[in-house]
Amino acid sequence: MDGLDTQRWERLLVWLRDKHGMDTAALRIEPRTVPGAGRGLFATKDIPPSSILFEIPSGALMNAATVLPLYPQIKEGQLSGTQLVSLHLLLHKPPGDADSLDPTFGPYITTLPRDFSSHPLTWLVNRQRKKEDAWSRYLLDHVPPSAWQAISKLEKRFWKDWDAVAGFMGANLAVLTQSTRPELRHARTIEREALLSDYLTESHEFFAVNTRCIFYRIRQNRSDPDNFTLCPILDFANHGTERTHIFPVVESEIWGTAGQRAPAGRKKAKADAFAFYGPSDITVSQGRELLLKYGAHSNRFLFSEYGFVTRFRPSDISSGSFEGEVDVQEFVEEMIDKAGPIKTVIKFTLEDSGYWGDWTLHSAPRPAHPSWRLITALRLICALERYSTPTFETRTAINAWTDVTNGVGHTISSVNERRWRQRLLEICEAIRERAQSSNINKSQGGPSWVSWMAENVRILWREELEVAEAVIASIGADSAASARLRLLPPVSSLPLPPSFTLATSLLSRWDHSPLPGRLVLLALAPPTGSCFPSSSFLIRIPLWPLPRSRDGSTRSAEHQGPAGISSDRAISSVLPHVVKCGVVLKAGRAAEAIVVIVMVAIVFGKVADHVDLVLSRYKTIPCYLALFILAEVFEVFMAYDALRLRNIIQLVGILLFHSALIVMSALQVHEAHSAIVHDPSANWTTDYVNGGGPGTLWQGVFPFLIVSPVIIGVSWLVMIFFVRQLYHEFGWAIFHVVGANPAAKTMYQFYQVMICLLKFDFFAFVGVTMQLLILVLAKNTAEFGLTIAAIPIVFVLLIGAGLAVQREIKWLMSISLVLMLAAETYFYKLVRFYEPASKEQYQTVRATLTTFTIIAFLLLFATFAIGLRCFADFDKGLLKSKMHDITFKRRYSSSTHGTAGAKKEDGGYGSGAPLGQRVSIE
Ligand SMILES: C[S@@+](CC[C@H](N)C(=O)[O-])C[C@H]1O[C@@H](n2cnc3c(N)ncnc32)[C@H](O)[C@@H]1O
Repeated sequence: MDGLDTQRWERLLVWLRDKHGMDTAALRIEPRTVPGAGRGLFATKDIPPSSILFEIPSGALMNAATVLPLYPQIKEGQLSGTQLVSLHLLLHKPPGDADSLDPTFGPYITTLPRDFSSHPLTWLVNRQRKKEDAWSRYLLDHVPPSAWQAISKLEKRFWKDWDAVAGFMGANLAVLTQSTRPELRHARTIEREALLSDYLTESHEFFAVNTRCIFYRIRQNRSDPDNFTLCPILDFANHGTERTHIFPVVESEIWGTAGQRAPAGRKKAKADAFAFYGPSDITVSQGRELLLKYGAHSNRFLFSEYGFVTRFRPSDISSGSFEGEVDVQEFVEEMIDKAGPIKTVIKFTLEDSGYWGDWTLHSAPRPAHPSWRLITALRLICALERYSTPTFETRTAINAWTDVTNGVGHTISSVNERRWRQRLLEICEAIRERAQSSNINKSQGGPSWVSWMAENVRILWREELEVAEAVIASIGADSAASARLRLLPPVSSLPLPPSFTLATSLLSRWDHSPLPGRLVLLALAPPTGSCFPSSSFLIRIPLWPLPRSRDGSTRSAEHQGPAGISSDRAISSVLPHVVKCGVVLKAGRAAEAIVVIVMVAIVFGKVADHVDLVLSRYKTIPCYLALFILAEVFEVFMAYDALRLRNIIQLVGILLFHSALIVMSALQVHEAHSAIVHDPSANWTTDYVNGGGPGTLWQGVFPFLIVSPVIIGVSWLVMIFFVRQLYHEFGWAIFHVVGANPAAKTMYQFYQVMICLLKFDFFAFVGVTMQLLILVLAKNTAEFGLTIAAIPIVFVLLIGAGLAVQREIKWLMSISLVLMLAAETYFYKLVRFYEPASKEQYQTVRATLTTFTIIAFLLLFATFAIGLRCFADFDKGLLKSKMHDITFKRRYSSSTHGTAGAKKEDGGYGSGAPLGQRVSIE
């Protein structure tokens, strides 16, 4: 039994029974040797569900509460719980393989393991003492740096406790008289190094405490570090990843394991005993090991704290059944170091906000993802690294970052989002490369634990490799793509004329952009010195999804752990779909617009070739062209805008608008027919221009006229599908802005409807005006000039209404509402379409113009009505939420313009503002 024979186990039971009154007769467990894990607890008989496993009387527990009374000279708080228990173990350590003579805990101390030389902490401590052996040197030199860091942290704790214990003993030699070890009891002085070697090599007090203690509430404050105990019998239980067989009752909590109430009808024998029950759902069959899940710990943690790792198969990573984790602290710190003088600001900001350290990658829950803390740190680094000194701009960048960490915003900018993903990819690739080149040799000779430990170290490396690969895969960029990316020259290095500083600044952002974007840019970029077409800057095909998630706002430091993970997971699992929908919607919308405009232009061209379009009967054709160009461009803008704002109401508005387009384009077939065909029976030989028969102009344009409603109709169905996909996700944008209050949500939705209607009003107004200009107004009249001038005026008025409703400016809102009502009278013009005096003028366009005018009238009226409702909602607490994007835009507008220069890193802030409803999805 590895240092524990049957007699010692029996003596432990006798001690528990006779000295502490424990009922040991009913015990159905015993310790047995487990290859590679020392001893473990096993069932000696079948244990039915919900059985009491054992109850350890509180006097038999070894903790600050039971040890302190043994040392009257130690004042409460003078030594920590770990130090007290370590001191006691040191004073009563059994010599060699003998039993401990401690009258209080002797039989228990005797059962503790004696050899901790396989523990990684021993290797490091011995290295410090210049006493390491070849095997531990080899192993220590081969552990992954992240594990090394974890061991170093533990080492600091070790030295701190050791210094306290040794210091106390040196200053209170009288305490030695309490020792059951003759060499200590009679010592007149203590020789620190000898004591240390004793402390380390034989009984490892610190290790015994560290690897065997469990959470046990002895202090008022739950997080008091003294809330732990050593617990006989329980401490034979090994760690199990899958399930726990041992449950403490709730009043005595245990770290990382779910406590439970005593099963019904079962009472603890002693009120103050630390009781443990078996599982409630299964019988633990005889001979089976009872495992205890120490906590949801990473292998790195298990390795550094307990000296073992959980083994796994590669398929466990891909299936998500193994929760691989990699700490990337050193990579992130290296990045910060490379950031130059601004690194101090980055470090301070992260520390100050509680986001320093604990940056990890996770393979589960799937898909593999970075931790929220890591994303947060990378966002800040990417936002600041281009600045050389702290300036106003760095302050605004930090504010934007803080907004994201506080959940006010989702992202800093789309540029920043791409960048941190790129950085993440670089980190993952570096981890992969490093893990691939690790070469730990399994057979080192030496004691039996060496090859077992070498295998543990190898598993740590494999975990790094596979988690990094899983994250690379979930980022969606395979190694080949990123390798190609690196082969491309940095865009900012392209030869550009010096005068193009702004262009250079814009281009420099592409250095971090994904491959397709850079390829597009490179393809568009002329080799030397000439000007870029400005449109080339607008073409972006992002590869990586932007962060959008229904709980992506779970963002503060204290939300790490399970909540943080689920948040991260949501980011990586929900986003790609949303982004795909957004990209397809935008791309599809743009493609449809191009096709429809081309169709209409063909009709226009064909008709214009044969008739004089100035004639009023043909004016429907230029009207049709102008209207559809306007409508398509407007709708594309609205679609991009809705996706950027994550405004589902605007998307639904677009669907309605699109259905109106179907009607308009269908009406156009009829209107074009009445404009062109005057002799339906004539064919091309008799009347090519006015005929309706075979070969005529009408037959030539008819297919093109038909294509438009068909394409618009089909694209409408496709849009409905994608808008539905986005509906649920975008609902969360409102949630992020106004919170969970349903009343606030309704008010905010009315506000969104209002803003959306104002945009449609503008289109309707321009549409009607344009048709009137083409149809009836002579260019040289004053009315023509006034009608044109009305367009910017109405634009300003509508913006004024938007500002009024957003900023809750009452006087402006009142004026806007009055003007809206007054503007309704403008639609008296409808009468003119039908008046005998003027109806001739409108004949060929009457149907579309009437439809258009009525819709515009209704839209404006709806805007007025919703405006009243929004007005009623003023001063009800929504202002802050509505103002988010305004404040943000204002805050960042300075970085979108102004002097060119690479320092304006996130000049894209303006276009991808991070706040709830202002996030780009491109
Ligand atoms: C609380 S003790 C468990 C009993 C211990 N095995 C013994 O022999 O006394 C914790 C220690 O057991 C070992 N251990 C626990 N679970 C293990 C596992 N799943 N694989 C390998 N070793 C394990 C580690 O050495 C750890 O530090």
